[in-house]
Amino acid sequence: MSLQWHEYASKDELDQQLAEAIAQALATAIAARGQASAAVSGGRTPAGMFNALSNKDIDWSRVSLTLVDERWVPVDHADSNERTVRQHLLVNRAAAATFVSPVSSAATPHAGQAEIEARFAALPQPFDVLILGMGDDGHTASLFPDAAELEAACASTALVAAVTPPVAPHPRITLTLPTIARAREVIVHITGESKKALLNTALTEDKPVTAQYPIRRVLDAVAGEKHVFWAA
Ligand SMILES: O=C(O)[C@H](O)[C@@H](O)[C@H](O)[C@H](O)COP(=O)(O)O
Repeated sequence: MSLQWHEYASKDELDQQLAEAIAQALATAIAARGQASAAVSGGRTPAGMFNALSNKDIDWSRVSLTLVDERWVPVDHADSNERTVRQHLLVNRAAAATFVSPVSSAATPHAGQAEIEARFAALPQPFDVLILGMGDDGHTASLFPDAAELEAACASTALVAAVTPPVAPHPRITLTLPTIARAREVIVHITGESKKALLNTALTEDKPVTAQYPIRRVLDAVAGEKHVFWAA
């Protein structure tokens, strides 16, 4: 399927419209299969959208949520993506959803990978909707360029992989590229002119796969619906 772009005049309108699109995808899944699963992005971009999504009137008791990636830090750490989800999404109506944490008490994500894999294996798969951010280096989830584990995480048959970003802080756990690509609907949520320009560059570059930005490798592998939701 081709990539569908949705552009908005403001971040607030983007947050409202993306929250509505996600709520509709979850409601459609519940109507079709009696349950829904979503994996949401970390980072700073999604907080406003999470707030809007948390108030959507769907049957959250039938929704399983998790993160596409996580920094391997305590869930009360300022850099924890789970902390952001618990503060902004698992509130209001969405408090009734089931959240599956992508971290454990293991010392490293490499040591914790098997436990997280087992947790995620119990989630309804494929994800009905999956939200991706993108970094200024073209990473998405925690599929970082030049990470030692990148190629393994792009080819793995496992659901999750441990990744040590070369520059970004904290070791990470991330959904593998094939797991992301299997989602029924993948939505890239980005803001700002520089990320729009980078994404366009990534999508038009003519390079060998292993030299491409991870966001391009992921989007090329997505078999289902794929969207970009953007505002300046
Ligand atoms: O844990 C993370 O950092 C994210 O999952 C990562 O992939 C994020 O989506 C991008 O780095 C964009 O982050 P911002 O939204 O903060 O720009």
